[in-house]
Amino acid sequence: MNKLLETIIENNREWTQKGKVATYIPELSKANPNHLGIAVYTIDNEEFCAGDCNVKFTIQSISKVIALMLALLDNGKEIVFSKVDMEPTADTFNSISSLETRNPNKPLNPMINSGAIVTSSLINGKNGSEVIERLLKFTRKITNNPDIDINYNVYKSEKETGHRNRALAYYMKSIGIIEGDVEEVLDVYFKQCSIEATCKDIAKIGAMLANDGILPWNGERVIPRQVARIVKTIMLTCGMYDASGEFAVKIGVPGKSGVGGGILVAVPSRMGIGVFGPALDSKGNSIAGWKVLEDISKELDLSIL
Ligand SMILES: NC(=O)CC[C@H](N)C(=O)O
Repeated sequence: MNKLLETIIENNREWTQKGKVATYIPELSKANPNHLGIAVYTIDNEEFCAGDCNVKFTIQSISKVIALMLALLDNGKEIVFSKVDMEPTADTFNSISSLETRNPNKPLNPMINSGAIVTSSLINGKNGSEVIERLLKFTRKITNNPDIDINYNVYKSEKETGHRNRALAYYMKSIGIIEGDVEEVLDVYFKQCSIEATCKDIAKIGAMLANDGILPWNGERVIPRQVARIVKTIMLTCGMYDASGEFAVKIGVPGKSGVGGGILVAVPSRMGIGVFGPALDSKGNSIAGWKVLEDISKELDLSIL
């Protein structure tokens, strides 16, 4: 398997030249666009990797999966989906437009910025620091990595320039979707996006989801099967923003991308995959990471559809 992964990485390296690293969060523009890595973690506890699989990156929107799990655990699905819908979108990940015009008047899904700010606001904790501590603790558990932490330079950069996210959050406060202190909710959101991880960490999160909520390395159940099922379904239909349909056709598994260049994949009953390549396509998905996933999906017949 390592050999296969190495071949796939080498075959797709040229794609890194065709994308651009995110610059709208200034700190992300420092990423090396040539990086490309993959890690696979099977539900039988085997780990494989190739390329730049030990390079840390900020998980960005991949954190939306983690926030959704905690929001569901803390509130149940009725409350969560009363505040954020479960429908795919053809708009960009940070779109404002449908928030006001759509009926029902709530974000389309938890995988775009507006929806994720809502799920972050639903995580229990007496203040923002307690919420982010819970998010970090949970992330360390599902990656089996006690060193997972926030990249504070990226966090500061996001906080200073996150005007669009601020606009989304204040609008949602005005219509009663967000309760509590908006700045505190945003602070949690900026921090969760700035959590750093490697492909290997991401692959383990995928493996836990692939394994219906049980950590493959110690048999511990961290989320109920039903929560894992909801999260994978939302990833499949909404995880790549306005490219989710194409991802389902070409790769055919639940996935979630982030503008840091990571993509988290859960192949039900088989494996988790983490890929990383910070050069992005026009929709904010890792351009070479996507190609790597297309190849591995074909090679290992991963599509669930
Ligand atoms: N697509 C993403 O990864 C977006 C996350 C990023 N922190 C933002 O809010 O814009």
